[in-house]
Amino acid sequence: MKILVDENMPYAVELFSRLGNVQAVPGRPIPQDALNDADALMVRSVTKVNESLLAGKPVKFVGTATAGTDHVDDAWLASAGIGFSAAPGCNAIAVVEYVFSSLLILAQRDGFQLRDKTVGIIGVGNVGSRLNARLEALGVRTLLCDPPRADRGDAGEFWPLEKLVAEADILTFHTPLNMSGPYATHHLVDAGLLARLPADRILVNACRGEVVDNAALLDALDGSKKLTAVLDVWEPEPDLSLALLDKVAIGTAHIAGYSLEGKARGTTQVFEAFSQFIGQPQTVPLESLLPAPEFAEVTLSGALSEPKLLRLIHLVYDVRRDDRPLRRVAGKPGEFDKLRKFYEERREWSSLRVICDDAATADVLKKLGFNSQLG
Ligand SMILES: NC(=O)c1ccc[n+]([C@@H]2O[C@H](COP(=O)([O-])OP(=O)(O)OC[C@H]3O[C@@H](n4cnc5c(N)ncnc54)[C@H](O)[C@@H]3O)[C@@H](O)[C@H]2O)c1
Ligand SMILES: O=C(O)[C@H](O)[C@H](O)COP(=O)(O)O
Repeated sequence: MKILVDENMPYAVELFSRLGNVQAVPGRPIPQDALNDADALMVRSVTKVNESLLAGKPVKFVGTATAGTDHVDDAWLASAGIGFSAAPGCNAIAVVEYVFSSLLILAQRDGFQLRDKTVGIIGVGNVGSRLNARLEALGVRTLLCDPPRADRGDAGEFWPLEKLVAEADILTFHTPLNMSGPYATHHLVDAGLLARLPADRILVNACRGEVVDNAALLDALDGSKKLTAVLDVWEPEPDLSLALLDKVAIGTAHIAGYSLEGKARGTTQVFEAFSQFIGQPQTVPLESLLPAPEFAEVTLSGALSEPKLLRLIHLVYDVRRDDRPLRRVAGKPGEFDKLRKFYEERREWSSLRVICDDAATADVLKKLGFNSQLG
């Protein structure tokens, strides 16, 4: 059995070799001839998986080591009898930590406290619900918008997007890209919404570039009303608008989910799904794959202020390390994907043991996802 895996999937060669012969290939573009004798294909979001890629090929199963699935025509896969699995939630923690780093940097730059702001979360799934829990642990007021969940009658208080537009100081988007239907999200942020947005708002997009009309956002950032934008995703990728990059406060190359843990979970989730599909079910504990973190333990004295939290989280991950290189290389062919392919190892907050002398601090840090303890 031949299994094609995207070369940007850590641990994939090692794991899938347990099940067959593995070939690692680039995902954008995927070499067509490698598909001619492939039984299974493991991709990331840069590979469009559809009839034109796979018709007439022997591929029986497709796995995507990603949360988003808008690059996969799953209806066609089902009609062609091809098995499919994604990796829901694999990198949700990484995205939350990206958003926290970004917001605390802006708080420091603009002289505000996050806990004095209202954060509107649009899309309250794996990312949005974890973000909400961590913001609540910090005492930040949140407003949630998730029409599909509201319509299903899920527990919780869900609001229409317009209430968030009117009341939230920060709007952060974590929806799938839905091109049509009752819950369409394509250009959910358009010129009209940007015009209704009061001054001095922060807008974060770490879901899919097309959820925000990038031309309209550039116009808004060029206008007289103060607006701050953080963009991890662009319309289009990899050829983002250099003018827009110049105007955003933080801009990165679609790496919000790129913690080592997040990418490894993506690989193990599709590995487990595929091993099940072929009748050889196997589970892989994440700890069996991950190396020891660079910084494993710190001690923290006293109560937790936001500036102290900023310094602590930036021992693990500071989003500015990803903003600078994008500004350096944007516009040069191939460089966006190169930043993603040669991504410097990044860990999640849980990799850091924090020994605290203050019980309340230890408690909040635990709720935020650190491995904290009173010592
Ligand atoms: N930048 C990155 O690296 C990165 C990483 C992970 C995920 N993502 C993107 O972020 C998206 C969200 O990730 P997730 O893991 O939380 O996905 P998820 O599927 O767990 O959650 C998405 C939520 O959005 C809600 N939703 C759907 N349509 C909506 C609408 N019109 N308005 C408001 N809410 C709506 C859904 O009901 C669901 O609760 C993914 O689909 C993916 O495209 C990006
Ligand atoms: O949907 C996702 O999971 C993310 O957008 C994904 O991690 C992006 O990374 P890529 O798959 O493009 O490497």
